[in-house]
Amino acid sequence: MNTKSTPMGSRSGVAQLLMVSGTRPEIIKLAPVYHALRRSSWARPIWLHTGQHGDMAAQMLECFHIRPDHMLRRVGSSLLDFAIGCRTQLESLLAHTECEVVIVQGDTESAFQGALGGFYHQVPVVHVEAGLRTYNLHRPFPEEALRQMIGRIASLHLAPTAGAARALIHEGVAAKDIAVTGNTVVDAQLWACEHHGIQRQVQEPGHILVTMHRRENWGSDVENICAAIADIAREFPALTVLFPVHLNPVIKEPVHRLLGGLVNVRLSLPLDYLSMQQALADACLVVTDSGGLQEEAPTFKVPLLVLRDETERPEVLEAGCAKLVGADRKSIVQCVRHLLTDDAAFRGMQAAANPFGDGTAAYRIERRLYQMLRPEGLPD
Ligand SMILES: CC(=O)N[C@@H]1[C@@H](OP(=O)(O)OP(=O)(O)OC[C@H]2O[C@@H](n3ccc(=O)[nH]c3=O)[C@H](O)[C@@H]2O)O[C@H](CO)[C@@H](O)[C@@H]1O
Repeated sequence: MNTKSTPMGSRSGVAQLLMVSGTRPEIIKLAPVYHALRRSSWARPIWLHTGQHGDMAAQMLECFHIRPDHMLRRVGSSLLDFAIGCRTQLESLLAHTECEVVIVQGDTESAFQGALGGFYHQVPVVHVEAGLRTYNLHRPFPEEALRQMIGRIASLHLAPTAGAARALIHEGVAAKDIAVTGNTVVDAQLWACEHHGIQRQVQEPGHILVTMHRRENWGSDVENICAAIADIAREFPALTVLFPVHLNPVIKEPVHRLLGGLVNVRLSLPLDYLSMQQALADACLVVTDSGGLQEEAPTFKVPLLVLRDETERPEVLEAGCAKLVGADRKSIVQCVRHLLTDDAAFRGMQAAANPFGDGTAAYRIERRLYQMLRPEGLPD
């Protein structure tokens, strides 16, 4: 236990919780937890942004009304330089910051560095979205390894689904250190729907929404996927393909080269969060390698084709609202054609309910943290 942060006598007062974010999805998924903690009387969340993502992160912080207490400076452009710079800056910050836990989310380098920092300072690590697994260390790379390593050093594992909790139990994590909370991504969506009026605004059929950024698809797979999207755009000229393109040049260059000239393909910059939710609500189909979009599409009952060979989110497959199509040009085209021309198949893939949560995950997390940090309750 961190003695500088938890002096005897202060444990019944307001708890300081350090929340570490670095990328777009981490901000989206931690924002509901941050606000739930801020609303509580017992906790003070301290938000630290590692700088892993720049502009895309700034957009999300603004959207969710988060002003970071600490902003680290991103060093270098490689993951290695970033990791070293992040760890070094975290080290001095943790030496001077009082906190009772370090909260990290998911499977990014930022989450791993935050967890390591907490671990070395003997501050308990809380892992949000714990227990997602493919058990293939190379897919997704490096995220599968990062989340498994975070899982080894975390003290509290907040699993989004019962399946994720089972994976943790199977790995030897004690049941008392796991809570099934649902995924906070659904909380964020419901907030967007309620406070920003996100709902379907177009008549049938809507556009095909495409995103792609995962490292496993870099190289020839990106080219194959683009070729498939081009085939689909030519075969269905009345349909629009909306493709917000990731800023990484490894993606941006081939996407613009292979799809830039097609009239019914709209290539855009990454969308801000609310525009992305609107784009999801208005879609007829989502084709993506994103983890977050697999969790979000079912909220709007939009069928999903996953550009991966495996998913750490088997719940979308079990619920019948997604299919794995990998990066093979032919099978992507065949699957899209099937869904666009067979009404029964399309309707069969519209989710009955989102298998990842009901919008109460952040509340459950706040309650579980209270139980962990203030087991005797607060003084009257
Ligand atoms: C291996 C893996 O699956 N890892 C995941 C990974 O993230 P990801 O694959 O989900 O990453 P992205 O696709 O970048 O983000 C998605 C979010 O961004 C929104 N979005 C997207 C495009 C855009 O133009 N505008 C937007 O607003 C979108 O609606 C959604 O909410 O890291 C997370 C953090 O640790 C993990 O939780 C998660 O397991």
